[in-house]
Amino acid sequence: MTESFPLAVIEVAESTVSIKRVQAFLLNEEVASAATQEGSCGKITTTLEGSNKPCECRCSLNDTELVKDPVNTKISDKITTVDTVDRLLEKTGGPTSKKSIVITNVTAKWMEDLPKNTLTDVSLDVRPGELVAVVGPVGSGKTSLLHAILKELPLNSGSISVGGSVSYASQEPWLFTGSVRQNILFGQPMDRNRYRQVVRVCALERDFQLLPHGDRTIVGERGVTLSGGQRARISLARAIYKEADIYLLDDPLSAVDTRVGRHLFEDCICGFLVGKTRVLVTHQLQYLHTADDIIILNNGAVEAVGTFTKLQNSGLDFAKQLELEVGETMDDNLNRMSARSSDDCVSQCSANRLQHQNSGSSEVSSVAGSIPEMAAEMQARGSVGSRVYWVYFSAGGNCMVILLVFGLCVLSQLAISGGDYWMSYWSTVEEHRLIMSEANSGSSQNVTGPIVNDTASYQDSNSGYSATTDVAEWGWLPSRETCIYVYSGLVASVIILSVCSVICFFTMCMRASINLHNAMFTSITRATMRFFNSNPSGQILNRFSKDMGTVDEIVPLTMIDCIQRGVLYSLTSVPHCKV
Ligand SMILES: Nc1ncnc2c1ncn2[C@@H]1O[C@H](COP(=O)(O)OP(=O)(O)OP(=O)(O)O)[C@@H](O)[C@H]1O
Repeated sequence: MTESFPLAVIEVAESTVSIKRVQAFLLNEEVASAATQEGSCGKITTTLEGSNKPCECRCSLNDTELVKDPVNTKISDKITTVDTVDRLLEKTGGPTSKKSIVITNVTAKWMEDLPKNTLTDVSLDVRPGELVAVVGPVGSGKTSLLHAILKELPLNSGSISVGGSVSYASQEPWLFTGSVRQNILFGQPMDRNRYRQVVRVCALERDFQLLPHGDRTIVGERGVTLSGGQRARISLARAIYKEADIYLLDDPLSAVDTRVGRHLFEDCICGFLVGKTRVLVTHQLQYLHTADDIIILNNGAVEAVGTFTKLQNSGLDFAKQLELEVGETMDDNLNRMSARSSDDCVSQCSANRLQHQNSGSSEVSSVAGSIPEMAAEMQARGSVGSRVYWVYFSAGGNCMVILLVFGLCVLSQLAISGGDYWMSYWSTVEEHRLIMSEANSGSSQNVTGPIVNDTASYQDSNSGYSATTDVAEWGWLPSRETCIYVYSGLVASVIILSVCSVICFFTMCMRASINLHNAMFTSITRATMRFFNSNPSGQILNRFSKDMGTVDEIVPLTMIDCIQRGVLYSLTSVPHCKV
């Protein structure tokens, strides 16, 4: 009870906290659900890139009713402002299945308390197989529009229906720790033919030759070992490797130079993905003339929709803005190209260096010996070395402190064992005292006879208990008061020594934990970037959370238990040794 009850209280408290956390997590707002609808719309499913799990996407009946004549009218046939509901109504007719994406009067913002909407009354439709370019100034809501299509951005009003599975390449390339190949496949089965095509259209062949282990090269956490352009192209390759009906590409051309950008646009977006619905957010306005439709966003609203020629000929201000932006983008590209070329040069130099060290690697590394492995977390097994103990205790204090703490621990255990020993001695003394007093008086019927050969015998007729005592040996017995005083003294010393030893011991352990943590933290803050490149942050966090938790909580308790039991067993084994 005394041992388990406090533990039970701790467990209950911790469980309550955990349950509350899980409850808070489960009560979080759900991502707006889309659905699967069968029927005239066909099967409508949205699948995010990299996820085999379809998230549901429902095309509302209203949307279906809105679209009445999908075949004869194209968005590009006229420049449209934001009254797209009317436009949709004008053009309506066909089933939603004819449209890949239908956005109707969408107003949305990232946070409820924001004064301005991120998207305001946006209405669009994208037909299957179209290449739609989304352009606009920085912060105009292009990425947010894609997030709204992905159901990541909650809608305040309006609806979005998506006809088909979706693959998404984000603006910020995202890579996980693993090989380049794993990053591209992202858990999907290897289709060598498709994989080769993807590698080619994403201009990764040359990179695979430069990388030390080709596509088996470990990219490090978030792709730290790769250049920005390589990260962007691998991210794009992952998005297009996935078979999908709709590809949402968020500015994939911005991180590459003009030559590679043109290759990606022509071979990948217009070549490999031809026939698929593509929504391309871009600042590279030189490619706009190829797009079937251009959507100009400004301040979260659709400013114009149309083909490049229509927009240019419209005579509206935005067309001038478009021309201006094209000019600016060209200049930007030139600047970026020079920056990129130095970046790629650095990356190429380091790759070349690595290649020299690992000559023989190829595009698709098939040589088993050259396949790199992810550095696994190391864990020592077997007995703990004396150096570990020394490092731990020396982190808690100097030799004097350690000796003092251990001395107090031993003394407190000695006092505990002494109390037990004295109690047993005292009960024996009381027994002999009884026999002696009865034998000396000779009045008791329990005394079997007089003292013979210095031996007094005693037998209780009721219980059958019998005992003899050596009068010579037990001639002197400590008085009862003495026994009480000695026992009280031992109990007091047990209390004082136990409290002191526990306080000193846990203070020492706490100082050891703090000093070890600080030493680790100092080392981390002074580590080179190479350390962070080769050690995933998860592993580093593990050292600070789980391992430090063990040092804080489990090591001191286990150690004090070990010391107390060790001293106890040593003391109990001493009499046996003497025998
Ligand atoms: N995840 C988010 N959470 C909160 N606000 C966001 C989030 N993403 C974007 N925003 C806000 O939404 C607005 C539109 O941003 P968005 O990224 O959509 O613009 P953009 O047109 O894609 O810009 P860029 O051309 O720089 O990529 C910005 O004011 C931005 O601060």
